[in-house]
Amino acid sequence: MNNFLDKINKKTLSSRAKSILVIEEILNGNSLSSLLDMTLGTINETDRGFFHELLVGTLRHWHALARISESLLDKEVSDQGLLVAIHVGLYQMLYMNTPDYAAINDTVEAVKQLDKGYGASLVNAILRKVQKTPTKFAKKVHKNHSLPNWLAKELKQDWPEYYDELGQALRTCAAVFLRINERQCSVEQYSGILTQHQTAHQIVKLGIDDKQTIRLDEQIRIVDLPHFQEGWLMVQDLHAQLSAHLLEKLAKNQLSGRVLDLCAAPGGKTTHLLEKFHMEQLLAIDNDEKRLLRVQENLDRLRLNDMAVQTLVADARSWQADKPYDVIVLDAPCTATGVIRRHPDIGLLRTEDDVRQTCQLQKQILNNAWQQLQVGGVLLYITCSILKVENEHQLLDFLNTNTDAKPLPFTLDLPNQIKQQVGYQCLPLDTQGGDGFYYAALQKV
Ligand SMILES: C[S@@+](CC[C@H](N)C(=O)[O-])C[C@H]1O[C@@H](n2cnc3c(N)ncnc32)[C@H](O)[C@@H]1O
Repeated sequence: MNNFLDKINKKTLSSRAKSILVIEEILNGNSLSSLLDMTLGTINETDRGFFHELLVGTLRHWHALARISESLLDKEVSDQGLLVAIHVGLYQMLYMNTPDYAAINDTVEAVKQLDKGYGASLVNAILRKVQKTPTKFAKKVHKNHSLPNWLAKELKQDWPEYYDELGQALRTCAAVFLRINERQCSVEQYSGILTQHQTAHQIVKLGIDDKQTIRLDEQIRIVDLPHFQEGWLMVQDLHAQLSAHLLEKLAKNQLSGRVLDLCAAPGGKTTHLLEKFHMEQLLAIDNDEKRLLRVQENLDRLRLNDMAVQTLVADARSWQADKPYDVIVLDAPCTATGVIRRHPDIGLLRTEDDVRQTCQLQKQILNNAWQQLQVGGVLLYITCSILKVENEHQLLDFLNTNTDAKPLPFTLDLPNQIKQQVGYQCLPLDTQGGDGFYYAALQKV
């Protein structure tokens, strides 16, 4: 990482060269969000828009671009940076309408800036092949999905009727939703304030009863939104906002008691619970100390720190409560395949092996969480995955081996909220709609 920091801070590097560096680092296993934090400040304000689109777009269409580069290369490219440069060049030519001379010459120049001059002629040759018949290649990249093969296979198996739609939807960007802090104002009131500020937005349905949220219809810095610093709102996906509303329906009587929020960081669901309910105690656990600090930051900004809330660094696979809890929210670690639109690096980072390991981790956490639940208590299981092994299959398996668990039925009613044998799967099909999430509620009998 030190090496990356030295390079990214070089003033002489163009934004194309920096995009290449960042994607190389993602291929080495680092996340886009942490790399963006380190990189954006090193780029001129005037170039930031271009840099961001080039970077995120290349990631979003990575696998479609890879199919083109594979068909044009005589042999595998051993230098990862050169392959990334080819994809960055192709993205400009096939998606960004950058004039070919700029896309080709400036990408080749970026390769030289990165001390990879030995690969400049290869990058140049591949990009020039595409320049000869651009329409043919543009058609090719747009036609198919841009998913890794293992994920395409899983989705075809799990969602045959939605497979094509999912393939297209997962390469678009997702809308931004605001959860309004009910302790400060209502959705309607905040919508009125946004209208006064001439910020384009819509009030949209959450799919549960008459609950609503706000979707922003223009790009705006979140910190510039009215009353952001005073904690009137939080950015949270439409489907992520379902958790507290579901609990209100399914565990109304238990919510005044002791509530455990497992895998809580950065606190999106913790803070929503605190905004809505007066609980005897809320304990938010996560095993990542740094991420848990963000829970504290959110509690502070949303003015929720005076409530009966505690945070704890602990491993949810083995942590034991002194006394059982009345409600448990388990937002399990998952492959995050439901949020690829927001985190396109997931398509490059995840492997088939990760799915197996994640399922195992979820199983261990769910089994241990169940031991901490009071008889009569309710556990809400959540993931932001769209793979059935982490969701419906995981729950069916749990119900088979735990006869004291009873699924609690509920209804969600948006078209992309799909009833399962246990719980609901929300699919990220609608460009104006929420991400991929799974919800299931169990009661201990
Ligand atoms: C989906 S995120 C949680 C999002 C959070 N609930 C929210 O709404 O903002 C999953 C979390 O699980 C945590 N995690 C992963 N393995 C864990 C474990 N063994 N014990 C506790 N937390 C774990 C991760 O650090 C991560 O913060």
